[in-house]
Amino acid sequence: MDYISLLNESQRAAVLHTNGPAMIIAGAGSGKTRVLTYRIAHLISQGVDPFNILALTFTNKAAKEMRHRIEKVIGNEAKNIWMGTFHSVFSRILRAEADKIGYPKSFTIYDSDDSKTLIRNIVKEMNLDDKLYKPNVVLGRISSAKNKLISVKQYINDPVIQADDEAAMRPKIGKIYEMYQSRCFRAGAMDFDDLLFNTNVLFKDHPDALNKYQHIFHYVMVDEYQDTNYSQYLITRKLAAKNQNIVVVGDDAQSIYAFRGADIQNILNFERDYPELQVFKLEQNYRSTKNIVHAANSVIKHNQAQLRKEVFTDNEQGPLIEVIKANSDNEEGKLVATTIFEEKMSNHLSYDDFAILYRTNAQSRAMEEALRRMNIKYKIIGGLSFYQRKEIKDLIAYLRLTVNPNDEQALRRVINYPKRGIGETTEQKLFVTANETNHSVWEVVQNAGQFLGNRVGTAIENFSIMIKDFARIAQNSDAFDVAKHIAKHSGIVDELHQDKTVEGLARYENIQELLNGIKEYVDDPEKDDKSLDAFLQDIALITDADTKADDDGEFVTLMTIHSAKGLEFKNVFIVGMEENLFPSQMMLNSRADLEEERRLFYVAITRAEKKLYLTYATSRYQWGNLRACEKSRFLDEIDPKFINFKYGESNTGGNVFDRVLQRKSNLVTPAPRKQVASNYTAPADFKPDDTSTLAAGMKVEHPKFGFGVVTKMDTQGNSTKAIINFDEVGEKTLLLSFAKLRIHN
Ligand SMILES: Nc1ncnc2c1ncn2[C@@H]1O[C@H](COP(=O)(O)OP(=O)(O)OP(=O)(O)O)[C@@H](O)[C@H]1O
Ligand SMILES: [Mg+2]
Repeated sequence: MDYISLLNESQRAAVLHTNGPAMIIAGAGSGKTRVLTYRIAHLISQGVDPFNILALTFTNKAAKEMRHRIEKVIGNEAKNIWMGTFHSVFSRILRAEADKIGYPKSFTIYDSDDSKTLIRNIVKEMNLDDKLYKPNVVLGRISSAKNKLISVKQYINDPVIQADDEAAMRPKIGKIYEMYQSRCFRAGAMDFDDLLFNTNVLFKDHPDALNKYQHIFHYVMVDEYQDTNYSQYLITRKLAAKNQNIVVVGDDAQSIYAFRGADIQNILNFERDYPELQVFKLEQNYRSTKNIVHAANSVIKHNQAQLRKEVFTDNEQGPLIEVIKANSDNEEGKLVATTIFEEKMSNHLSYDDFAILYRTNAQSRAMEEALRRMNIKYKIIGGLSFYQRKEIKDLIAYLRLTVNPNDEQALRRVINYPKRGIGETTEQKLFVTANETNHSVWEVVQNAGQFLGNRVGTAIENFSIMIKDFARIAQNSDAFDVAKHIAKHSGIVDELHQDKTVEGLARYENIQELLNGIKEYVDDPEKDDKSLDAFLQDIALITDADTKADDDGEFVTLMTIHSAKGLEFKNVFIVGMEENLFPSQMMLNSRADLEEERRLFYVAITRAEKKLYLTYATSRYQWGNLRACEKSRFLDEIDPKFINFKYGESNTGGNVFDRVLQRKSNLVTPAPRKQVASNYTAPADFKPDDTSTLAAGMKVEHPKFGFGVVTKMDTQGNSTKAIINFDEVGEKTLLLSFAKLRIHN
């Protein structure tokens, strides 16, 4: 394969530069990753042994893709390149050298759950307040110290760090850090940050090891260099110190990980570290249409802090950027799903050609539900599907238990979450006792004092009283009111609210988003039954629907903008273009933060090859209150000549959504459910009767559906449903505790 002909002049110069340090700082889509890829292929075709090449990427996916491309040029030898993320490559090296730093070769890698459990135990042993010393918060502090290569000793002796911790009322973090490290060490385990930290330790304390790898890696390359942290910077600097054959590529306008310790300063350091440095500039974008490239340029211009560079493209003008306004987040979801469907059908595209990008994970809910309802397969990259997320499963388990206290899976999940001192052994005992005494677990739980003795028995009984209380409320409230009550009184909201880390906040937002979804369900005039029971059945159906993408089938990609870095898609939707959402409310306090947020928007725009859609909703629920949303300032920052405004549903009457649904029903599957309207208007003095004596055959009047006859009564547990055949709207199933009915017998 003649890869040289696949490069423009500047790209070629960068590929052919094989010796000495080089830096390629260039705009999005200008072929930085392509240059790295072909540069590796070129080195190998010039006789460099692939074992002597180290290439570091930001994600495993990126490494896989790069290897695959190189394989196309040079064949199987590509397998021998040292290529991967910093974490994967250096864990491999640490395994080989483990004994030098006192670790077993088969050391365990702790994931963040393992780390948090360990921290929780340490906090407990130290008798510290676990509300203050939240595992996430403590781990966040330790992690950021490690990424700056601050050891336990330095941490404890640094007056600034100590003052910070004192001010945050957490003076013992240094001590926890110390215990955490010694426990990990004793257990032969490293967490993610240790993989980089210990690599630095290895290279610092064992010059022979450093020397060995300096000899192995004749060539070092780093993609997405703008997002490396200090620890990563130092590792690459040490490795390249001997040969000085290091090439880094990046784009300062795409630096979006400052909150994880990435330091844009590394680019400036690089210039200082290598006076011989060759700098290559790539200015031509090959990815996107003119409209997209120019729109992206017009946005990033608003940032003060950036190396000036103008990106151009010879690609076609392309369609204008579509801005779509919706009335609510659910409508936004529907509009996105239907637009994808319509585009796919009319332009013979594949679902693989579409990506939906959002600022926060919680936004995936509305998108996922809309896609599921239209049977469009999708995959979430770098995260779980909304209903698979831990905190959502936790709250749903409470809701399920409220509706059905015999639900053992739900019971197991939440009996001790949030923590109420019911250990695993006790939990086990509950199940054994139930088996032995031939009772249901729920019966044992309600009488735990009698079965299990005092202290823990009381804790369990209190839990059962709480669930019964929830069930009582569920009898007389709609799904939203009871779910909100449960979120609060189960302790989940408090538990998550105290956790101020990025992950903690995401979890809190997810809970809020679940409640928003329930509120929308309750407010939906099409839903007759507003009970918690009905809501749970409704979501069980959507979450069951098999819209998970098969490995080979086509699918729409959903992800946060952060995980979209480096990727490209024909059609991109950036959703939730609203103030306080994007830019995020938390990024409005300083120019630096706002500029990082704007770089994030720049990354998002530049993922699109052909067509870009920006969508926003004019209202969203927040804790059950409908809140008006203002469209994002970022929309106004795009030069309007690249934009076409389009409006969603109700503003215009005949709208995209209806049109598309119409098309869809012509093309495939059954038409969407028709809403049969009733002409009936309830009299002003409508007053519901007591329905406790309602029976099949009775004639009734409903304030919305008008007159009808009860065809069947259905009682299950505490809930009674009436199936009524209405004269005008046909058969409806109503939950008696909510239905307002007048009896005409
Ligand atoms: N000279 C070229 N001729 C044709 N296509 C090219 C050329 N250079 C790059 N491309 C294509 O342009 C697209 C963008 O390239 P690439 O992903 O390497 O850009 P990048 O600078 O790494 O972008 P990002 O900043 O988003 O990571 C890819 O599809 C790539 O194959
Ligand atoms: Mg790239």
